[in-house]
Amino acid sequence: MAVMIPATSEALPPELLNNDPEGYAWGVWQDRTPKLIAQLMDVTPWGPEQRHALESLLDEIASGPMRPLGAAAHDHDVWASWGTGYFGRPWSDASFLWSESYFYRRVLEATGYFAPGPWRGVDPFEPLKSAELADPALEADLRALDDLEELPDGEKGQAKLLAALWGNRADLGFRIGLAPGHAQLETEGLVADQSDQLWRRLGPDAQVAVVADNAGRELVADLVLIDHLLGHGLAASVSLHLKPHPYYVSDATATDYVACLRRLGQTPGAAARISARLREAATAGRVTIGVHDFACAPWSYHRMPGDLAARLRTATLAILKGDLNYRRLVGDRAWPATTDFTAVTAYFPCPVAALRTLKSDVVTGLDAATEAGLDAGGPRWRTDGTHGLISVTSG
Ligand SMILES: O=P(O)(O)OC[C@H]1O[C@](O)(CO)[C@@H](O)[C@@H]1O
Repeated sequence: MAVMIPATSEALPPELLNNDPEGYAWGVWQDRTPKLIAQLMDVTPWGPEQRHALESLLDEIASGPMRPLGAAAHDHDVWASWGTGYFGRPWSDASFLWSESYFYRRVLEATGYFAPGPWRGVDPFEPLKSAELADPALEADLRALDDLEELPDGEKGQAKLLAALWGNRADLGFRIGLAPGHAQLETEGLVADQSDQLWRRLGPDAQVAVVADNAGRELVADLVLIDHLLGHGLAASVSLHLKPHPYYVSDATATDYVACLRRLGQTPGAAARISARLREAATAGRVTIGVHDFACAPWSYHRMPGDLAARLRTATLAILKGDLNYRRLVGDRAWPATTDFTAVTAYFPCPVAALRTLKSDVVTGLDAATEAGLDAGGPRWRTDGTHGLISVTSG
């Protein structure tokens, strides 16, 4: 049974659409999407068929009506029903949340990810993800984990939590190496910080769900945090929710999880020990990974299917990583920034903690003075990745 959008939905603020030249979505389609397609064509030697399909997708977004998936697609019928009301109309008329998900499904159609043939199962984003794991700067960050071991437990946990948060900032690496006493520096740029409530919800019996976002540096930082929770009496078990297939460029799949564990294991010292402990925890069933098709669906979590809701209901706390998970959690709507976070996420099957770098228009849970202070510097704080938040269900 699906968790439906509340009956009061007509009272909700409007959904964010693509067609507002002042809105963030506009720039994503005008600027970022063509650059991403160019990058994808650059990093993999696709044949003429795949290149043509990628170029046609760009043309369709710019000027054509949105077309459904080809009839042979395994999920054609699912998308045909999800796309009722969208197909046949311009991309610019669609909701931002819906159309971005569909865009990533269409990229996989263009490159033949699900189709019989040589490109089946080839992740078009893999070269971008691997480059991040091979970045020499990551080696320095991983070696700095040794220094982190010197911190008192509380400070160490906070530093790892902030590293997992800032790991979501795509353009700047996460800063996991902090000298003793400097963990607080990383709170600069936080528009809301309820990390004390997050720690209060954890303990030796806690069943924690981590709903992952990006692979690479972000997932490495998430794994470091998961190891900390398991090793410091803050969680009995952790279920890590990953994407079933490539999505939103760098979203983490099970393949990426394995690559991140391997990368951690390649740096001697604390990083390699973390990798070994996580492998043991996986063997013992204390770390489990899960994928659900809904993780790549074009909807907010209000439409979460019953089996996923049942799985999350057993969690003491779900830690939702990143901007897209945040949009799906609160709903991609023009919420007043002072909207109460606990109220707006009350429908979720378990208490939640959102760890997110701000990269799109939507935000909730701010106090009026914070919002006014941020707005005084212009609107870019919402989207330029310089700010972050840790918002937690109160109570
Ligand atoms: O990786 P994250 O934090 O989910 O961010 C993805 C964000 O990037 C965009 O795809 C484009 O900026 C946003 O629409 C989206 O919310």
